[in-house]
Amino acid sequence: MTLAQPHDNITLEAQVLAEALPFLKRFHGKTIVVKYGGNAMTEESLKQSFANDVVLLKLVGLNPVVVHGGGPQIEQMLTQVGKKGEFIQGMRVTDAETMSVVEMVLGGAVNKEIVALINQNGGKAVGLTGKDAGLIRAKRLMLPKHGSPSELLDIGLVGDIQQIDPSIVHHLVSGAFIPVIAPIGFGPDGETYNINADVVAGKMAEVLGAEKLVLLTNTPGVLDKAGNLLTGLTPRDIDDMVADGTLSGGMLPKISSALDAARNGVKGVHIIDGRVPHALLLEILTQHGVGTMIKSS
Ligand SMILES: Nc1ncnc2c1ncn2[C@@H]1O[C@H](COP(=O)(O)OP(=O)(O)O)[C@@H](O)[C@H]1O
Ligand SMILES: CC(=O)N[C@@H](CCC(=O)OP(=O)(O)O)C(=O)O
Repeated sequence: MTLAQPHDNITLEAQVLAEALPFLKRFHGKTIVVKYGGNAMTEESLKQSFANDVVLLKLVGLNPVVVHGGGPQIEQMLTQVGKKGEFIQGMRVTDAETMSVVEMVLGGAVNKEIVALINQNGGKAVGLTGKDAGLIRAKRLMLPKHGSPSELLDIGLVGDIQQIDPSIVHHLVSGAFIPVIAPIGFGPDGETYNINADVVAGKMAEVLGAEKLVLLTNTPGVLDKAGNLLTGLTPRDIDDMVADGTLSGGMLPKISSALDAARNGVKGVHIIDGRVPHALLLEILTQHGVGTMIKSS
Protein backbone atom coordinates (compact mmCIF):
# COMPACT_ATOMS: atom_id res chain seq x y z
CA MET A 1 0.00 0.00 0.00
CA THR A 2 1.34 3.45 -0.87
CA LEU A 3 0.17 6.28 1.33
CA ALA A 4 -0.72 9.53 -0.40
CA GLN A 5 1.76 12.35 0.22
CA PRO A 6 0.36 15.46 1.86
CA HIS A 7 -0.30 18.16 -0.76
CA ASP A 8 2.12 20.55 0.93
CA ASN A 9 5.04 18.22 0.29
CA ILE A 10 4.12 17.69 -3.32
CA THR A 11 3.78 21.44 -3.88
CA LEU A 12 7.16 22.01 -2.27
CA GLU A 13 8.82 19.39 -4.44
CA ALA A 14 7.25 20.86 -7.58
CA GLN A 15 8.40 24.31 -6.50
CA VAL A 16 11.99 23.13 -6.06
CA LEU A 17 11.95 21.55 -9.51
CA ALA A 18 10.43 24.67 -11.10
CA GLU A 19 12.97 26.90 -9.38
CA ALA A 20 15.78 24.97 -11.03
CA LEU A 21 14.73 26.17 -14.51
CA PRO A 22 16.64 29.51 -14.57
CA PHE A 23 19.78 27.72 -13.36
CA LEU A 24 19.39 24.98 -15.96
CA LYS A 25 19.08 27.62 -18.67
CA ARG A 26 22.03 29.63 -17.40
CA PHE A 27 24.36 26.66 -17.06
CA HIS A 28 23.30 24.59 -20.09
CA GLY A 29 26.41 23.41 -21.95
CA LYS A 30 28.69 25.07 -19.39
CA THR A 31 31.63 23.38 -17.68
CA ILE A 32 31.53 22.96 -13.92
CA VAL A 33 34.73 21.76 -12.26
CA VAL A 34 34.00 19.85 -9.08
CA LYS A 35 36.81 19.18 -6.60
CA TYR A 36 35.95 16.15 -4.50
CA GLY A 37 38.17 16.30 -1.40
CA GLY A 38 39.39 13.16 0.34
CA ASN A 39 37.81 14.36 3.56
CA ALA A 40 34.38 14.53 1.91
CA MET A 41 34.67 10.90 0.70
CA THR A 42 33.82 9.25 3.96
CA GLU A 43 30.35 7.73 4.26
CA GLU A 44 29.03 5.34 1.65
CA SER A 45 25.68 7.17 1.33
CA LEU A 46 27.46 10.49 0.75
CA LYS A 47 29.63 8.98 -1.97
CA GLN A 48 26.45 7.71 -3.64
CA SER A 49 24.74 11.10 -3.38
CA PHE A 50 27.84 12.80 -4.85
CA ALA A 51 27.93 10.39 -7.81
CA ASN A 52 24.20 10.79 -8.29
CA ASP A 53 24.51 14.60 -8.40
CA VAL A 54 27.34 14.48 -10.95
CA VAL A 55 25.29 12.21 -13.23
CA LEU A 56 22.21 14.36 -12.84
CA LEU A 57 24.14 17.50 -13.79
CA LYS A 58 25.46 15.77 -16.91
CA LEU A 59 22.03 14.46 -17.91
CA VAL A 60 20.40 17.89 -17.62
CA GLY A 61 22.99 19.41 -19.96
CA LEU A 62 25.86 20.70 -17.82
CA ASN A 63 29.42 19.42 -18.23
CA PRO A 64 30.85 18.34 -14.88
CA VAL A 65 34.59 17.64 -14.73
CA VAL A 66 35.68 15.97 -11.48
CA VAL A 67 39.10 16.52 -9.89
CA HIS A 68 39.60 14.46 -6.76
CA GLY A 69 41.88 14.45 -3.75
CA GLY A 70 42.53 11.62 -1.33
CA GLY A 71 44.76 13.01 1.42
CA PRO A 72 43.29 10.81 4.21
CA GLN A 73 43.39 7.74 1.95
CA ILE A 74 47.11 8.38 1.23
CA GLU A 75 47.70 8.83 4.95
CA GLN A 76 46.10 5.46 5.69
CA MET A 77 48.34 3.66 3.18
CA LEU A 78 51.46 5.46 4.42
CA THR A 79 50.65 4.27 7.94
CA GLN A 80 50.35 0.71 6.65
CA VAL A 81 53.85 0.90 5.20
CA GLY A 82 55.18 2.48 8.39
CA LYS A 83 55.55 6.06 7.16
CA LYS A 84 54.16 9.25 8.63
CA GLY A 85 52.94 12.12 6.45
CA GLU A 86 54.34 15.59 6.89
CA PHE A 87 52.74 18.80 5.58
CA ILE A 88 54.21 22.25 5.02
CA GLN A 89 51.77 25.06 4.13
CA GLY A 90 49.11 22.45 3.34
CA MET A 91 51.39 20.51 0.93
CA ARG A 92 52.62 16.97 1.57
CA VAL A 93 56.40 16.57 1.75
CA THR A 94 56.87 13.88 -0.89
CA ASP A 95 59.93 11.62 -1.11
CA ALA A 96 60.22 8.89 -3.77
CA GLU A 97 58.57 6.22 -1.60
CA THR A 98 55.70 8.54 -0.69
CA MET A 99 55.27 9.40 -4.38
CA SER A 100 54.74 5.71 -5.23
CA VAL A 101 52.09 5.45 -2.52
CA VAL A 102 50.42 8.69 -3.72
CA GLU A 103 50.31 7.48 -7.31
CA MET A 104 48.96 4.08 -6.30
CA VAL A 105 46.27 5.52 -4.04
CA LEU A 106 45.16 8.52 -6.14
CA GLY A 107 45.66 7.14 -9.66
CA GLY A 108 44.49 3.65 -8.63
CA ALA A 109 42.13 3.05 -5.74
CA VAL A 110 40.50 6.46 -5.30
CA ASN A 111 40.21 7.32 -8.98
CA LYS A 112 38.68 3.96 -9.87
CA GLU A 113 36.28 4.05 -6.93
CA ILE A 114 34.86 7.40 -8.09
CA VAL A 115 34.69 6.24 -11.70
CA ALA A 116 32.81 3.10 -10.65
CA LEU A 117 30.38 5.05 -8.44
CA ILE A 118 29.50 7.47 -11.24
CA ASN A 119 29.05 4.62 -13.69
CA GLN A 120 26.85 2.67 -11.27
CA ASN A 121 24.66 5.77 -11.06
CA GLY A 122 24.16 5.86 -14.83
CA GLY A 123 27.03 8.10 -15.98
CA LYS A 124 29.96 7.38 -18.29
CA ALA A 125 33.02 8.37 -16.28
CA VAL A 126 36.59 8.02 -17.52
CA GLY A 127 39.48 8.15 -15.04
CA LEU A 128 42.68 10.03 -15.87
CA THR A 129 45.81 11.17 -14.14
CA GLY A 130 47.74 14.20 -15.36
CA LYS A 131 50.03 11.80 -17.25
CA ASP A 132 47.26 10.70 -19.61
CA ALA A 133 47.45 12.41 -23.01
CA GLY A 134 49.93 14.91 -21.55
CA LEU A 135 47.22 16.55 -19.45
CA ILE A 136 49.31 18.10 -16.60
CA ARG A 137 52.92 19.11 -17.15
CA ALA A 138 54.75 20.12 -13.97
CA LYS A 139 58.10 21.01 -12.45
CA ARG A 140 59.36 20.71 -8.90
CA LEU A 141 57.63 23.21 -6.62
CA MET A 142 59.78 25.49 -4.48
CA LEU A 143 57.73 26.96 -1.62
CA PRO A 144 58.45 30.50 -0.41
CA LYS A 145 59.23 30.28 3.31
CA HIS A 146 56.68 31.97 5.62
CA GLY A 147 58.08 35.20 6.98
CA SER A 148 61.06 35.08 4.62
CA PRO A 149 59.62 34.63 1.11
CA SER A 150 62.99 35.04 -0.61
CA GLU A 151 64.07 31.74 0.98
CA LEU A 152 62.70 28.71 -0.86
CA LEU A 153 61.78 25.33 0.63
CA ASP A 154 62.20 22.09 -1.33
CA ILE A 155 59.47 19.66 -0.28
CA GLY A 156 60.38 16.86 -2.67
CA LEU A 157 58.35 15.54 -5.57
CA VAL A 158 55.57 18.11 -5.32
CA GLY A 159 54.57 19.57 -8.64
CA ASP A 160 54.14 23.15 -9.74
CA ILE A 161 51.83 23.13 -12.76
CA GLN A 162 53.56 24.42 -15.89
CA GLN A 163 50.95 23.62 -18.49
CA ILE A 164 47.59 21.93 -18.85
CA ASP A 165 46.74 20.45 -22.24
CA PRO A 166 42.95 20.13 -22.00
CA SER A 167 42.44 18.38 -25.35
CA ILE A 168 41.67 14.98 -23.78
CA VAL A 169 39.13 16.61 -21.44
CA HIS A 170 37.42 18.36 -24.37
CA HIS A 171 37.26 15.07 -26.30
CA LEU A 172 35.69 13.27 -23.36
CA VAL A 173 33.19 16.01 -22.55
CA SER A 174 32.03 16.28 -26.15
CA GLY A 175 31.68 12.50 -26.25
CA ALA A 176 29.23 12.61 -23.30
CA PHE A 177 31.83 11.24 -20.88
CA ILE A 178 32.59 12.60 -17.41
CA PRO A 179 36.34 13.07 -16.84
CA VAL A 180 37.58 12.12 -13.35
CA ILE A 181 41.08 13.49 -12.81
CA ALA A 182 43.69 12.46 -10.22
CA PRO A 183 46.13 15.28 -9.29
CA ILE A 184 49.36 13.77 -10.58
CA GLY A 185 51.65 15.54 -13.05
CA PHE A 186 54.66 14.60 -15.15
CA GLY A 187 57.99 16.39 -15.60
CA PRO A 188 60.17 16.91 -18.69
CA ASP A 189 62.36 13.88 -17.87
CA GLY A 190 59.52 11.56 -17.00
CA GLU A 191 59.36 12.50 -13.30
CA THR A 192 56.07 11.94 -11.48
CA TYR A 193 54.78 14.78 -9.32
CA ASN A 194 52.26 14.95 -6.49
CA ILE A 195 50.09 18.04 -6.84
CA ASN A 196 47.58 19.37 -4.35
CA ALA A 197 44.12 18.56 -5.73
CA ASP A 198 42.75 22.05 -5.04
CA VAL A 199 45.54 23.54 -7.14
CA VAL A 200 44.76 21.16 -10.02
CA ALA A 201 41.03 21.89 -9.77
CA GLY A 202 41.59 25.66 -9.82
CA LYS A 203 43.93 25.59 -12.83
CA MET A 204 41.69 23.11 -14.65
CA ALA A 205 38.70 25.43 -14.15
CA GLU A 206 40.70 28.36 -15.56
CA VAL A 207 42.04 26.49 -18.57
CA LEU A 208 38.64 24.98 -19.42
CA GLY A 209 36.96 28.39 -19.07
CA ALA A 210 34.63 26.82 -16.51
CA GLU A 211 31.55 28.67 -15.37
CA LYS A 212 31.94 27.38 -11.84
CA LEU A 213 34.47 25.77 -9.54
CA VAL A 214 32.94 23.96 -6.59
CA LEU A 215 35.29 22.62 -3.89
CA LEU A 216 33.67 19.99 -1.67
CA THR A 217 35.32 19.61 1.72
CA ASN A 218 34.61 18.63 5.32
CA THR A 219 33.67 21.99 6.83
CA PRO A 220 30.53 24.09 6.28
CA GLY A 221 32.78 26.44 4.25
CA VAL A 222 35.35 28.95 5.43
CA LEU A 223 34.93 29.73 9.12
CA ASP A 224 35.98 32.81 11.09
CA LYS A 225 37.95 32.62 14.35
CA ALA A 226 34.73 32.01 16.33
CA GLY A 227 33.74 29.15 14.02
CA ASN A 228 30.99 31.06 12.17
CA LEU A 229 30.45 30.39 8.48
CA LEU A 230 31.53 33.21 6.16
CA THR A 231 29.26 33.24 3.11
CA GLY A 232 31.47 35.52 0.99
CA LEU A 233 35.19 36.37 1.04
CA THR A 234 37.09 39.13 -0.77
CA PRO A 235 40.86 39.09 -1.49
CA ARG A 236 41.29 41.61 1.35
CA ASP A 237 39.44 39.32 3.83
CA ILE A 238 41.65 36.45 2.71
CA ASP A 239 44.90 38.39 3.21
CA ASP A 240 43.79 39.35 6.73
CA MET A 241 42.76 35.80 7.60
CA VAL A 242 46.04 34.33 6.35
CA ALA A 243 48.03 36.95 8.27
CA ASP A 244 46.20 36.33 11.58
CA GLY A 245 46.25 32.54 11.20
CA THR A 246 42.46 32.06 10.80
CA LEU A 247 43.21 30.16 7.60
CA SER A 248 45.65 27.31 8.01
CA GLY A 249 46.61 23.80 6.85
CA GLY A 250 44.68 22.38 3.91
CA MET A 251 42.61 25.58 3.68
CA LEU A 252 45.66 27.55 2.48
CA PRO A 253 46.12 25.92 -0.96
CA LYS A 254 42.32 25.69 -1.28
CA ILE A 255 41.79 29.42 -0.76
CA SER A 256 44.68 30.53 -2.92
CA SER A 257 43.58 28.26 -5.80
CA ALA A 258 39.99 29.45 -5.40
CA LEU A 259 41.06 33.09 -5.50
CA ASP A 260 43.30 32.57 -8.55
CA ALA A 261 40.41 30.90 -10.37
CA ALA A 262 38.01 33.74 -9.47
CA ARG A 263 40.54 36.33 -10.67
CA ASN A 264 41.16 34.42 -13.87
CA GLY A 265 37.60 34.33 -15.13
CA VAL A 266 35.75 31.56 -13.27
CA LYS A 267 32.49 33.31 -12.38
CA GLY A 268 31.36 31.27 -9.39
CA VAL A 269 33.92 29.81 -7.00
CA HIS A 270 32.49 28.06 -3.95
CA ILE A 271 33.86 26.09 -1.01
CA ILE A 272 31.04 23.91 0.29
CA ASP A 273 30.32 21.14 2.78
CA GLY A 274 30.63 17.77 1.06
CA ARG A 275 29.13 16.10 4.14
CA VAL A 276 25.70 17.54 3.33
CA PRO A 277 23.76 15.17 1.05
CA HIS A 278 23.31 16.69 -2.44
CA ALA A 279 25.36 19.79 -1.54
CA LEU A 280 26.43 20.02 -5.19
CA LEU A 281 22.86 20.22 -6.50
CA LEU A 282 21.89 22.74 -3.84
CA GLU A 283 24.80 24.96 -4.81
CA ILE A 284 24.30 24.79 -8.56
CA LEU A 285 20.57 24.40 -9.15
CA THR A 286 18.90 26.30 -6.31
CA GLN A 287 18.95 29.82 -4.90
CA HIS A 288 20.16 28.44 -1.60
CA GLY A 289 23.91 28.69 -2.13
CA VAL A 290 25.66 26.74 0.59
CA GLY A 291 29.14 27.43 1.95
CA THR A 292 31.52 30.25 1.05
CA MET A 293 31.76 32.14 -2.23
CA ILE A 294 35.22 33.47 -3.12
CA LYS A 295 35.04 36.85 -4.83
CA SER A 296 37.62 38.23 -7.26
CA SER A 297 37.58 41.76 -5.79
N1 LIG B 1 39.24 29.12 8.55
C1 LIG B 1 39.01 27.85 8.26
N2 LIG B 1 37.75 27.45 7.95
C2 LIG B 1 37.48 26.16 7.64
N3 LIG B 1 38.42 25.17 7.64
C3 LIG B 1 39.70 25.49 7.92
C4 LIG B 1 40.05 26.85 8.23
N4 LIG B 1 41.40 26.90 8.46
C5 LIG B 1 41.86 25.63 8.33
N5 LIG B 1 40.86 24.79 8.00
C6 LIG B 1 41.04 23.34 7.80
O1 LIG B 1 41.02 23.04 6.42
C7 LIG B 1 40.46 21.73 6.28
C8 LIG B 1 40.03 21.48 4.83
O2 LIG B 1 41.17 21.27 4.02
P1 LIG B 1 41.69 19.77 3.70
O3 LIG B 1 41.90 19.03 4.97
O4 LIG B 1 42.84 19.87 2.78
O5 LIG B 1 40.40 19.15 3.02
P2 LIG B 1 40.14 18.49 1.59
O6 LIG B 1 40.55 17.05 1.72
O7 LIG B 1 38.67 18.64 1.39
O8 LIG B 1 40.94 19.27 0.57
C9 LIG B 1 39.34 21.74 7.29
O9 LIG B 1 38.94 20.45 7.68
C10 LIG B 1 39.94 22.51 8.46
O10 LIG B 1 40.55 21.64 9.37
C1 LIG C 1 51.14 18.05 -2.64
C2 LIG C 1 49.94 17.51 -1.90
O1 LIG C 1 49.67 17.92 -0.77
N1 LIG C 1 49.21 16.59 -2.53
C3 LIG C 1 48.05 15.98 -1.94
C4 LIG C 1 47.23 15.32 -3.04
C5 LIG C 1 45.89 14.80 -2.58
C6 LIG C 1 44.97 15.92 -2.11
O2 LIG C 1 45.14 17.09 -2.39
O3 LIG C 1 43.92 15.45 -1.37
P1 LIG C 1 42.80 16.27 -0.59
O4 LIG C 1 42.11 17.13 -1.57
O5 LIG C 1 41.94 15.22 -0.03
O6 LIG C 1 43.50 17.09 0.48
C7 LIG C 1 48.47 14.91 -0.88
O7 LIG C 1 49.49 14.26 -1.06
O8 LIG C 1 47.72 14.74 0.11
